[in-house]
Amino acid sequence: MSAPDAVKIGIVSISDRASAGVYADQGLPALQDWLSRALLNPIHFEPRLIADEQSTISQTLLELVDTGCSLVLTTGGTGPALRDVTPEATLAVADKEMPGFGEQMRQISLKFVPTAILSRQVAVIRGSSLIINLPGQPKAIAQTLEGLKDPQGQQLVNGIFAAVPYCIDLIGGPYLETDSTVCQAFRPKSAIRTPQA
Ligand SMILES: Nc1ncnc2c1ncn2[C@@H]1O[C@H](COP(=O)(O)OP(=O)(O)OP(=O)(O)O)[C@@H](O)[C@H]1O
Ligand SMILES: Nc1nc2c(c(=O)[nH]1)N[C@H]1C(S)=C(S)[C@@H](COP(=O)(O)O)O[C@H]1N2
Repeated sequence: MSAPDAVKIGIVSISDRASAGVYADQGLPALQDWLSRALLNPIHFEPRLIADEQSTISQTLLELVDTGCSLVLTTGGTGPALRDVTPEATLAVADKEMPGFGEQMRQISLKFVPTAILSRQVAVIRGSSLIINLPGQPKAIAQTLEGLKDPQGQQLVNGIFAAVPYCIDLIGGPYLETDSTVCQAFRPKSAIRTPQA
């Protein structure tokens, strides 16, 4: 079997208070922990902790795309508060919008909290990078990426990450492989790479 492709992933925590040191940031550790458990590929993380400033967020996303991140996950700043501008900053750097990710995240999150409808999270493609907004609550990161399982581990609602590897195939990125006990990635049969001797 050939070794899995290496992948560069940008992780961006967007929080006025965590970036100012008012509380310890839990967004970057939660993103890094979940991705390290879910992916079999060697990952190079590009972490950023920034305030809720639209221009800073857009600039950070552009820098991460330019540096070769195939995937960029943000957390925070998706709600209705005046300072919440992550979706606007993300749409400002988009080549294409991918509405299915936001729709599915709100569906998943509604199984956990009724206020899920307050999250305006979006996902976009820029060049060969997929950028996805996640809500700011640290526990929402695993919930939206992984979905909801019953106590036996049976998937009740698909998390959004199941669709991420194939999306990255389609934009010319590395072939992502997942640990199916954390996240069962879905690809059409014709897109599944046959193991090489
Ligand atoms: N990066 C983070 N690290 C730890 N906890 C966070 C983080 N971001 C959000 N939270 C927690 O989730 C709650 C809701 O997140 P939200 O993004 O709405 O924060 P906020 O009120 O906009 O403030 P801030 O931008 O200063 O984090 C916060 O009150 C906080 O308890
Ligand atoms: N899975 C999940 N989604 C969630 C939440 C949560 O606790 N868990 N919080 C909601 C709330 S209260 C808000 S205001 C919005 C936006 O949060 P953000 O501004 O931190 O991104 O996400 C929503 N989505």
